[in-house]
Amino acid sequence: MNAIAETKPDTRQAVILITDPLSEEGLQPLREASVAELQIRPGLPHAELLQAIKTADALIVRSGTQVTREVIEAAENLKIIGRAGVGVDNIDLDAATERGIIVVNAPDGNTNSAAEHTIAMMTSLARNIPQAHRSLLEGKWDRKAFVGVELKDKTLGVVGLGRIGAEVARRAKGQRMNVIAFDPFLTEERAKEMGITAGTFEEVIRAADFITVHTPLMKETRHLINAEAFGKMKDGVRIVNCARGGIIDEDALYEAIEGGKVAGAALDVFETEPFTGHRLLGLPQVIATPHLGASTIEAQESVAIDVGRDVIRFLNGEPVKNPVNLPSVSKEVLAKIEPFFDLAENLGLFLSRLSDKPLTDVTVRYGGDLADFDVRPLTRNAMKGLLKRNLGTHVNDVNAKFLADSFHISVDEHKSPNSKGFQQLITVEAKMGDEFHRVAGTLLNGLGARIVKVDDYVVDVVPKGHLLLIRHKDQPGAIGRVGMLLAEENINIATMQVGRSEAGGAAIMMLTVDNEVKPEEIGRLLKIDDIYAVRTVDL
Ligand SMILES: NC(=O)c1ccc[n+]([C@@H]2O[C@H](COP(=O)([O-])OP(=O)(O)OC[C@H]3O[C@@H](n4cnc5c(N)ncnc54)[C@H](O)[C@@H]3O)[C@@H](O)[C@H]2O)c1
Ligand SMILES: O=C(O)CC[C@@H](O)C(=O)O
Repeated sequence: MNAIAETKPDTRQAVILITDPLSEEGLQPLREASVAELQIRPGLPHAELLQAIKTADALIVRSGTQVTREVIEAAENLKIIGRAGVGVDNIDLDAATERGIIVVNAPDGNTNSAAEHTIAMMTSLARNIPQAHRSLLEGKWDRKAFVGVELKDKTLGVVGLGRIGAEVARRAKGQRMNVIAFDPFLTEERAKEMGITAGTFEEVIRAADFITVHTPLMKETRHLINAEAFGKMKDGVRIVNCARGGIIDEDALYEAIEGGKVAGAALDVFETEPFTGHRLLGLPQVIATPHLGASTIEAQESVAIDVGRDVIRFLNGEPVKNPVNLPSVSKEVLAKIEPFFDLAENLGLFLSRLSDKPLTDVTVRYGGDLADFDVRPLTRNAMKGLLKRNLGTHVNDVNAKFLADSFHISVDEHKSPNSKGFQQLITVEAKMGDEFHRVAGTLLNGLGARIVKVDDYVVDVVPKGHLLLIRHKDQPGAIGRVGMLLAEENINIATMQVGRSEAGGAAIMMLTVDNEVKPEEIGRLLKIDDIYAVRTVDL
């Protein structure tokens, strides 16, 4: 999956701060790319992190660093946060998005390791392996205390059948377990294909002998497995959590084990980490590892390489592969829509210049071929252009939507096969106070971008350089007077278009000129009879 990273930092000055241990092999691409200075400072105390982040352009973390709003707000140059792993619950995504900071992760590199760890934990739990090992180390030869249960023919309930959940389900089938899973995206067809049963959350937790959770930790999944859920489970159920602490309510789990409902739990992740000295760890039915799901040589190398490459891509101004806070589109779709990115932004910027009144409603229409694709990245670019007039470089494609929402600007997207004779057409429309304006543009084969409509006037203008839009009354001499005045000011006209609603009616002139038109020159133009408005746009 791909999306475009838009902000292009000055690569000569980029600083990449790494605050969790990353595999040495994984760091290699970052070292080789030499796009930036690497500051490798794992385990940085909070106060030092707040200092170090000030000058960083990029931050790379695993799950150890808490990238809180405080950390993000202390950053002065930060443009990208890379998570070497899947879960981004240690990163304040809202704060990053608000500041226009892109967050990328490495979603695939540790799937296998996490799935293998889950199976290892489930097997160890079933056969009391850690407890038996400890007993043996204590000099005991106790074969009665550690009688376990088989996995074969037991039902495994999988909650969250994403990358890891699905791998766990496949492996459990290999153990000849029956698998029942709940995931909001799980269809009957996919379940059938995988040889498992799809159920509701309740059906899964009621049916299972073992339950393993593989959802992200979010508002909706916090304490998903709580006292009420334990109440619905089979007596003697065993619980595995190699996803995120917090999905299971630890106090409720403690009570459920103490009360005999739950026969045991295997935990790799905890509500607060590091997790030491907790009463759960004192229960003989609980086995635990210190967040080791992704801790294999292979996974660490892979996630570090993946996230490092994305950070390098970003620093080189290239599309990133795994954005978390941007809509991501497939490589194929990106190839189709990427050529329109600049056009969409320029249409937005041009439109923003057509009125000084506040922008309230925006509609971006896509006609022709473009209607077949996911065009959300284009809409973000159009919004970026529209907001740039007032927000300058503060707006980028990461925060364009957030900023639009925070200014109560509604943004709609429409698609239609009709493209008014062009192969593709983008039209950006906006309500600005009591005015309504629209600008449309296209890419002409071999000729590049064109603005083809401004309000109701058909034009043919290259969206580049210094543009001048003059609204006037259609009458003889208007064009000549404008030409004369610009000549007096030594402003050379490169191209000129005129359009009118009807003879003698409202008309526009669209000019591209070789130098910037200054406010005093605009003032002089406005003094010409029958010129109502002069707008400049520098693209
Ligand atoms: N222990 C570790 O070291 C380790 C390593 C890697 C990943 N993880 C964690 O494992 C979890 C899964 O990772 P993944 O790569 O499979 O993620 P994923 O995004 O591929 O899958 C998550 C799945 O959960 C589903 N889901 C969301 N809400 C749900 C709900 N309320 N009920 C049921 N399903 C729901 C989603 O539809 C999705 O299919 C994450 O929490 C991740 O942080 C832990
Ligand atoms: O950084 C780690 O080792 C843990 C990673 C894991 O929890 C993840 O979500 O990818």
